[in-house]
Amino acid sequence: MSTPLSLEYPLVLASNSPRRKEILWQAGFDFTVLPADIDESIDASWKLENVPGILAEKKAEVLASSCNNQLILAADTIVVVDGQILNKPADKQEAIRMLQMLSGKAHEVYTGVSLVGPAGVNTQVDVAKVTFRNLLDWEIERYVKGGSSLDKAGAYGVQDFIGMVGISRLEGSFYTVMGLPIHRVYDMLSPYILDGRQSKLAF
Ligand SMILES: Cc1cn([C@H]2C[C@H](O)[C@@H](COP(=O)(O)OP(=O)(O)OP(=O)(O)O)O2)c(=O)[nH]c1=O
Repeated sequence: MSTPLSLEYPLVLASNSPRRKEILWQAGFDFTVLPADIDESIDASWKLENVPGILAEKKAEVLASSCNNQLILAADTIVVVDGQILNKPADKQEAIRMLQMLSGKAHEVYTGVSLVGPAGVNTQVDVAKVTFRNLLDWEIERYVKGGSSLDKAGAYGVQDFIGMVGISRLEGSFYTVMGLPIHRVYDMLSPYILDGRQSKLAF
């Protein structure tokens, strides 16, 4: 990566997810990682599309109390099929069941992002619609056997084998599905970006 973007305050990514780290880094941000462990249980009164925003904000707030004058960024992803939330599978059997549910139809992926900084709290949710073609049993088994479905909402990674060969249509941002809607994150961070404030387009 070339020189990272300059920010007015240090940026902290409140996440355990290697994918979120990779996306934020590739977009040009320099940051430290400080995972926030919160109770991720969902209250039945919450509207489904609000869930990832509420959880992302909880993750950011939990760190913000001990990080003054810093920018705390957190995210949360849910997969929704036929009105039902699919979280991370508990084991390989559940991963197979989830992929069978997703096979041959469309579902939504909602990723919430929350930024807590000196200017206040900004929380947004981005949605993408993903369509899987009919997945063959051996393809599902091969993918799940490999082990990379277990730490992912809905038991798949858009960036993995099953996403690469099985997704026939994607409406929305690839990065929203992967766990961080970077176009939204960039927009949320832009008031704090120092680069370009005196832009002269001099090359
Ligand atoms: C649908 C999908 C999810 N995922 C991942 C993104 C998230 O890491 C994970 C959803 O779980 P989350 O609870 O959103 O995140 P996390 O527990 O992994 O990390 P943290 O809370 O510390 O930020 O699934 C993919 O990598 N690719 C995909 O296509």
